[in-house]
Amino acid sequence: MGTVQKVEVKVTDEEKARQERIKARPSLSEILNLHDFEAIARSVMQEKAWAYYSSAADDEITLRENHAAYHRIWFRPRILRDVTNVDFSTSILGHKTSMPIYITATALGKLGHPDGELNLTRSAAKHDVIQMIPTLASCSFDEILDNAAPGQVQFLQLYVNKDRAITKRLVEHAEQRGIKGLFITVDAPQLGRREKDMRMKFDAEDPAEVSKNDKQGEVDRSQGAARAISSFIDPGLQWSDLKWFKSITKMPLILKGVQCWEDALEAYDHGCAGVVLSNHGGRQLEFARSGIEVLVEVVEKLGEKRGLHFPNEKFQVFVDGGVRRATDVLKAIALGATAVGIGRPFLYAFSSYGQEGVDKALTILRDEFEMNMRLLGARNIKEVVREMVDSSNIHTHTVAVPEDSLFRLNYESMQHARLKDS
Ligand SMILES: Cc1cc2c(cc1C)[n+](S(=O)(=O)[O-])c1c(=O)[nH]c(=O)nc-1n2C[C@H](O)[C@H](O)[C@H](O)COP(=O)(O)O
Repeated sequence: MGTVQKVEVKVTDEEKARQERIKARPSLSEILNLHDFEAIARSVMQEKAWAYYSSAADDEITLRENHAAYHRIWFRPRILRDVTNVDFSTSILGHKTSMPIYITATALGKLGHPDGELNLTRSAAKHDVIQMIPTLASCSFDEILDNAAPGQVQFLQLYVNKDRAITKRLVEHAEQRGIKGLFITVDAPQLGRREKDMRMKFDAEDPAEVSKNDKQGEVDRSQGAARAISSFIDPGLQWSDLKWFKSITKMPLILKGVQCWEDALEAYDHGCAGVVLSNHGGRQLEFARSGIEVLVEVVEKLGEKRGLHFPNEKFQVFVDGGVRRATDVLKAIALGATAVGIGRPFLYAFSSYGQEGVDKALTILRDEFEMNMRLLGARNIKEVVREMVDSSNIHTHTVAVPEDSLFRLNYESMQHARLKDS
């Protein structure tokens, strides 16, 4: 039976040092937004864990553009609509969720906290949001499922293995265990060059333990975690493989990492249940556009070419990347997304405060949704519509906007090569 690759990350002495630093963190009541978690995580996390989570490809331009793109979209709020009660619950692939977000797949949860992805599983159940389980989880697939609440909705993110028999076993096992959606990652035929990560030597016990069944072959630990765990990914994946996927599973297929309207149209024509417009959090192709910018063109072009209206039940469009506020999510919803994936903020939340941190992050988002829906003049998600945003600037990548200091303060600028003893 295939399993999600389990990466044993040994609990090192550094972990004890981390516990020491954690004692100095502020109480959760002082954490007001998702940026705060990033600031605390940066000071308490082990260096290589921080490097892995925070890093992105090449000069990290796309990483920063993901967030900056939301600053080119402005609201057109409506007034006098009796917003005493607002309801921001919705559904994703037919499954109820308390907010139009999901916890997206991010690998190696145990780099940040000994309980790894279980922090996300438990908090997702408590707050009624959906968790997307990564192929490269530190916790094993069954351990994550065994810790889920009865009836908890979870998706699986899949890196397709060169050895299709391994992928088949994993997909069939996931379906048997009740996974409700298969998100096939299509933007990573090879993992990007994340130089902050590459500067670290990835010394997890044995990344070849990434899966009990997978033969990893040579594991190159000299270039950080990403290189060490990704040699199994098949760069040969192509559109014709979707037919094979449909022959081995009934789960809805969603392509994660679509970056232009042409491929979204292909995905629709190939009978996918949806796409995630994403550049992998800036960790893959540098200068790929943000998911939110691609969303604008996908909605326009699929409307033109196939008469589709968004949000669309039959072909759901998601975005992720750079989302740090409920207002970012509401902009995506107004522009036609069904929901938004959030990655790093939840990693930083549990790396700093364990599950309680994730609980707090979801509570902050819930409070932000409640306030911003009122101020927008929307009583429910259906009323968050296209006319409520001005995205006319989305494709102009050089606009002066008030500085986003919290994000900038958290951002750790790149270091280039240095002389040995300097
Ligand atoms: C931050 C992060 C993201 C990863 C991620 C690991 C980390 C630490 N990993 S990675 O090791 O291969 O790059 C995955 C992964 O396993 N599979 C995947 O589909 N996306 C992966 N992503 C991308 C993720 O699913 C979202 O696209 C991205 O995190 C969204 O951006 P924000 O972090 O800004 O929310």
